[in-house]
Amino acid sequence: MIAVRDLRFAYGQGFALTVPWLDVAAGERVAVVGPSGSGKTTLLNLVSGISVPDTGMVSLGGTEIGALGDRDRRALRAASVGFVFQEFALVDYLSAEENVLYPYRIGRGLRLDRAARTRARALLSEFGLGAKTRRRPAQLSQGERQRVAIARALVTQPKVILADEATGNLDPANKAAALDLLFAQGAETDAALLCVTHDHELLPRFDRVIDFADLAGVA
Ligand SMILES: Nc1ncnc2c1ncn2[C@@H]1O[C@H](COP(=O)(O)OP(=O)(O)OP(=O)(O)O)[C@@H](O)[C@H]1O
Repeated sequence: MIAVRDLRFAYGQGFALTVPWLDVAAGERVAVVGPSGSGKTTLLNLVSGISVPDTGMVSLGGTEIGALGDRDRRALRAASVGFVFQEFALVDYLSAEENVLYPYRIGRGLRLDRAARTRARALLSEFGLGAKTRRRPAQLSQGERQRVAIARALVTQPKVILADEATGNLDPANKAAALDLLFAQGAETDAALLCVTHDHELLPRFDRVIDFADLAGVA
């Protein structure tokens, strides 16, 4: 589902990431670990098409995202990728439910229909937020905001789920529960799951662990 080949990406004259090879199959659950600043978030941005490689290739389901124009890349991302951002990136003035449905506001080709609304509410309920769907992010705890961000990444039933420290702000029970939900939703849609984490106790639950120190090099 995810294929990366001979990727190189640099922030101007600054940090440069190289990834010779990375594959994540449909249904596979892969953890990414590595030191702070080693480029894990940069990799997720490249896999999602938020950034485009300087050289090399990233493809999702056989579509090379670097070959697409901005509009098509955004459309592919909206349709195929669920992204749990490290800082959540929730919209302050929208309720929890409206935040979960946000991909439908911006995703060309995604239809905000009754099924999507039902899915959003079901996800929030499963996350223990059924009574807080109308609250704004500022009226939620850090852990609750994180669960809204996870629900938003899952609502479109994406084929690729990228999570940047999705369990970072949760207590141990909620960490396990959040991962259960990510895994359950991923299994339902046979999604490829790439999860950056510093929670080493969660690693045995993944099919595979990529240590960023082995995967990438600083050019
Ligand atoms: N927009 C940017 N412009 C310039 N440099 C950047 C930018 N974003 C990140 N960097 C640099 O790129 C490097 C990799 O950052 P990245 O966020 O990918 O690391 P990370 O492994 O995800 O770190 P952490 O575990 O702390 O989240 C860092 O040295 C960072 O300072």
